[in-house]
Amino acid sequence: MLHLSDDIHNGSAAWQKAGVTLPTYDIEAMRQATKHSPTWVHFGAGNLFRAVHAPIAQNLLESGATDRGILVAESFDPAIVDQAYTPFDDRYLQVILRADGSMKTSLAASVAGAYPLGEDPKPLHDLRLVFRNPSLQMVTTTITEKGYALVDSQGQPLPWIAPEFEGGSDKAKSAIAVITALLLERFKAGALPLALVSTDNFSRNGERFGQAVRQMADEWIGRGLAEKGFGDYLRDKNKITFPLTMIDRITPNPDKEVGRRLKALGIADAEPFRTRGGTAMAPYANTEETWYWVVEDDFPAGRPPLEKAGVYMADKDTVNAADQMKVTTCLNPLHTALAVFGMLLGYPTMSKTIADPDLKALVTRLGYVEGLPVVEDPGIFSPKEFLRQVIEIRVPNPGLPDTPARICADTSQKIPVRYGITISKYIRAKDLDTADLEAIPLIIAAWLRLLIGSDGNGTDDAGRPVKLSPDPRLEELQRILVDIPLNGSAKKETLTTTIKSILADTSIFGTDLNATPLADKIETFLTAMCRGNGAVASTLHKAASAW
Ligand SMILES: NC(=O)c1ccc[n+]([C@@H]2O[C@H](COP(=O)([O-])OP(=O)(O)OC[C@H]3O[C@@H](n4cnc5c(N)ncnc54)[C@H](O)[C@@H]3O)[C@@H](O)[C@H]2O)c1
Ligand SMILES: O=P(O)(O)OC[C@@H](O)[C@@H](O)[C@H](O)[C@H](O)CO
Repeated sequence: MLHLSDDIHNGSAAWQKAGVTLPTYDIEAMRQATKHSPTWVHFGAGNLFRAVHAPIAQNLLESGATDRGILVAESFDPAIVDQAYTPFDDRYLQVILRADGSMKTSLAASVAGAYPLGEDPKPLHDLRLVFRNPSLQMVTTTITEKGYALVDSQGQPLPWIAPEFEGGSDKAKSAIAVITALLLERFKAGALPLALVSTDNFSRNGERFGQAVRQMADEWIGRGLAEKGFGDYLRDKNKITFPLTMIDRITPNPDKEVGRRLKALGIADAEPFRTRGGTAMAPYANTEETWYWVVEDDFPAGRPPLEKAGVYMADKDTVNAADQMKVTTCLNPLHTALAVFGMLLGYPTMSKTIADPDLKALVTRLGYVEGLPVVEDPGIFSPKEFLRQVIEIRVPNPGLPDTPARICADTSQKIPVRYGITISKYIRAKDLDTADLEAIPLIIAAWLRLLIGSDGNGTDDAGRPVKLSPDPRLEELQRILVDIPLNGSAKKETLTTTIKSILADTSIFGTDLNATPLADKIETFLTAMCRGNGAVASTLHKAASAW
């Protein structure tokens, strides 16, 4: 059986027989060069990093455009490194799943070192030295939307952030605090330049990343735990930048069936698992063929030649338009709509959700009718064609084992971006009427309907408990919704009072929906969806038939 830590330079025949493309660059030389003069550090060692960032570095190494790999750090779940990197010599298999059911598999070795930032202080110590090195050019992140939050909706520090505000860099544990502590190290090493590049899924991600880092630093400066010059350094655009980005590649959690197919090819390292910290990992990462990464070209310390690997380097406005197109109208809102209904209607995969004609009609309306009018054309690709590919090719890909449950994680955090921005654009636009929105209120009603239940279980359309994906607002929302009856006895007037506080929550919707025509529509749809088993499907069908 083949192992990822095999000597692949001298034993390639068996790998080739298994259909796995191997790196041809000298892995040891790459590691030495990266150790001596690192250019790229990534935070968040999860699956998207393995689907996009590490393959880009591998591509640049293969073409000779660089001789350096990536150093990857993990602060939230250091067990990812212990369980999914170290045992496999930091290598993994990148598996592209095509619609015809075939797989394209390559062994990726572009990770030059992995840093689990947990109890053991050594990895952080080593990373400090990396940040003191003038060669470092950029830090990328995939730490989820939640990873950037420092305060709650009242402006109070989150419980795990408060000790970091109080204690300064010595107490840094969260990704933002660790990155700020490492920037402090870089400041002390001569105020060296660096680009910090968020590649998480939300609009103006770089701006939010910058705000979070500066807020952390200001807390330290205010308490005398860092000098004032550090704050100036973080605000000096010749030194530190936070470019905007759009990143796109549908990357499901590692799938068991993919592991089984790899094993059948003779590959021993092919078992998916949950890490001790709960992340779904495997010695492989499965993803789709299509990918986009659009990056604002603002790198004060220089950068790897990313464009040579297919990355779009662009100005701020272009990136912002591309990102708004993807995350607020043409992909992620469709994903959430299908995933929420998928949970309610019992569809096991995303490709099965969009095979339902009513759900396809829902996302067609959501994308073309409600989304496209507020989209600004980024110029580098057509929003209409992007949308067509999402609806006709990418989500329906039967080879891609993506699940509604993955996409439903943290829905409360995603709604402001996925629907809130479109709602606010309708409210502001003179030539658009919020009252014309139909798909968005239907989806919000479906989300509330799904949450009715208790203890982390919602209720599906057959009246069965369904395990809900993790969400920081889940407990609080379920407490409000728990008494809504699902047997048809719910009265719209009572329900209106029950959900008023949720619809008023601007941290979820970006707007007080009670002040818009959407509240009445959400209440009407939700009342209809509570009329017994099958009421979700019939409400959806009735709406879809009218479009
Ligand atoms: N998977 C995709 O299809 C996809 C595509 C585009 C963008 N993204 C973005 O990438 C992010 C990660 O996706 P993934 O597929 O790697 O997920 P994953 O579950 O494989 O990994 C999640 C990563 O985020 C880290 N993380 C989770 N919560 C955190 C927190 N509170 N603070 C700091 N780090 C935290 C984890 O430790 C892990 O490194 C998504 O949230 C999204 O913003 C994902
Ligand atoms: O990654 P999240 O949790 O922000 O969102 C779930 C999916 O919608 C998302 O991962 C998409 O697959 C991705 O945005 C496609 O590029």
